[in-house]
Amino acid sequence: MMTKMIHLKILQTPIQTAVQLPSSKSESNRALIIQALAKYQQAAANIKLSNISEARDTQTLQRLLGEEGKILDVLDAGTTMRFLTAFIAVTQQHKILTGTARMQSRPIGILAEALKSLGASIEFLKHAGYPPIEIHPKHPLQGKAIQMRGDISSQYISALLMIAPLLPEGLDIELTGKINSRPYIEMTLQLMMHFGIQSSFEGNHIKVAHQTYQANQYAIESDWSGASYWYAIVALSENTTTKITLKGLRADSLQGDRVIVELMQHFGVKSTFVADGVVLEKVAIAPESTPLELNFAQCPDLAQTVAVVAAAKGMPLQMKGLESLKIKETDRVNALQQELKKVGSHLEEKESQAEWLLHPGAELPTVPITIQTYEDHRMAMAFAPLACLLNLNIEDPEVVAKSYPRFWDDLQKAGMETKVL
Ligand SMILES: O=C(O)C1=C[C@@H](OP(=O)(O)O)[C@@H](O)[C@H](O)C1
Ligand SMILES: C=C(OP(=O)(O)O)C(=O)O
Repeated sequence: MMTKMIHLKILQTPIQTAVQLPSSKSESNRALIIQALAKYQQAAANIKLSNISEARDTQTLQRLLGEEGKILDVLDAGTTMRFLTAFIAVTQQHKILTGTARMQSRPIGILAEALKSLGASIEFLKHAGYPPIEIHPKHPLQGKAIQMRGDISSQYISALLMIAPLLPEGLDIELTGKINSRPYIEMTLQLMMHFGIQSSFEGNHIKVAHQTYQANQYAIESDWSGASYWYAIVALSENTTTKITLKGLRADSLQGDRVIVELMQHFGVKSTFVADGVVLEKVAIAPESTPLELNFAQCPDLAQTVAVVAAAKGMPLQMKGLESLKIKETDRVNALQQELKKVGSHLEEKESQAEWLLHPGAELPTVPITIQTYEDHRMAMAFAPLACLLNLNIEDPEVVAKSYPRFWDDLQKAGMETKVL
């Protein structure tokens, strides 16, 4: 049964705790696909992975990679849907890929068309360009050069890159338009390199020749996107002796969301890397003389965290690069607009639809507020740190399972009361 609501209240200040973060679902899902592709190329290929994420998106992918039935239900997992589509096409299986109602309105046409241009047979079962899709094993994939938009979702590009070494002539992708979420493409290429695959990414061209994945081991790093909520707690805590150690994070991370280190300096969070992670401390900051300008095109999953922190600290923000938020677990721009109103802030979309201005309210509400989460884990986790300043309820708290199932337990261990209502 779904829990309807959780009440959050800080019990203990200053917060001084160490958190074992979940491991990255982005790294895990790439590593699992690469492991399965390596096995397909040579049955004896031995890729050893450790610290695979407990995120539902990763658990779902792991389960579906071993699924013998024809219907693969990815639930609400974007990477799982996109990576499996390319995997099923290249390994010549006959499968139907489907997902939640929201997944059925998240576009996949660009990836499907690219795969079709390589010879795949993919049918849209309900609406053109959207899941559910049926993949038929008609011909082995062929072909070499494709063009693809780089500004809708990098997941299409990562999906194709991982199967590229299996194509008889490899793959040249020319990305058109802006390249968003580029660090995720780089993460894909770096992980492929870890398993022996050479590639080049120059300008808007990515080239991968026909090659064979090589055996190696890989320990998945902790999740930097999940780390962002702890940064927000430090930013919003009123006590300067707040100190949180986040375990399992590396300074030389493959994850682009490590930029939270720099972003949160604006909000008074100092990061110090130690042997097994990073220590966050609260520091005094001088007020900004002009509104901060931040672009989230390369780190879209951090936008909600930062918007909530800026709203709560009364810091106006000029936000760019939010376009892709509209096609994620929910329309995150709309969800933010609705929920930020409850703390007196207004998120204004400029007419260009390419810039958003966050106007914080004069003061935070003194009455309890209840945040809706729109079936989006990041809505729940981005608003939770407000409990440092407000009397707060979060609806449908189970949403966090998508990427960070132990989020509420970790908050409780850190000294936050988490009462299920
Ligand atoms: O490749 C990945 O692991 C991801 C890429 C990003 O999506 P887009 O490329 O669609 O922005 C990000 O938002 C998502 O959470 C994970
Ligand atoms: C957008 C996300 O995931 P996905 O696109 O893989 O569903 C996310 O985790 O914020």
